Amino acid sequence: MSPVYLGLGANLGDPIETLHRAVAALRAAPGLHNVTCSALYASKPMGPQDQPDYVNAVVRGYTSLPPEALLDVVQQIEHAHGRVRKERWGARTLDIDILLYGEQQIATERLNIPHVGLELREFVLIPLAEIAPTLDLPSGKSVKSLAERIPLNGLVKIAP
Ligand SMILES: CC1(C)Nc2nc(N)[nH]c(=O)c2N=C1O
Repeated sequence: MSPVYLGLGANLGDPIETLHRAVAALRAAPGLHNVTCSALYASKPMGPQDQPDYVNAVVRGYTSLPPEALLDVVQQIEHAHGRVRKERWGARTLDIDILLYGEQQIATERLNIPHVGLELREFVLIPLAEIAPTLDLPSGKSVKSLAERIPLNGLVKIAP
């Protein structure tokens, strides 16, 4: 079983309810075990500012699914929550990104793991450090040190 970390984000509809339902769906997903979720965080949009603030969280699970099969599970959950990706960096009902898959470094048509934005996004690093404070990234950097240095940009914890 590999530990996998997923980044959840939503800023349309009822983002808090959406994230709760997405975590419940991940917990029920075949092939994903011992799912743990960070607190929920409110964050300012990265990218175009003419969109609502986001609600973000990070989930850890354990899986024997190959990365592409895990992606299929994640994309099914996104679509079940009306995942409509209009413009590239626009508002969305639900985004689930695979941030980490064990120590693996994967670059295919469908998958880039570790997620490219991982080390630059407070709305990923802070919830990730909350649930995995001793984790080192495949790059060798420690999540804790990255989280201590990243500007918070107004990020606030909104729910345990
Ligand atoms: C549009 C872009 C880059 N901005 C975001 N900004 C925030 N704060 N949270 C996100 O989850 C998020 N997701 C995105 O995809």
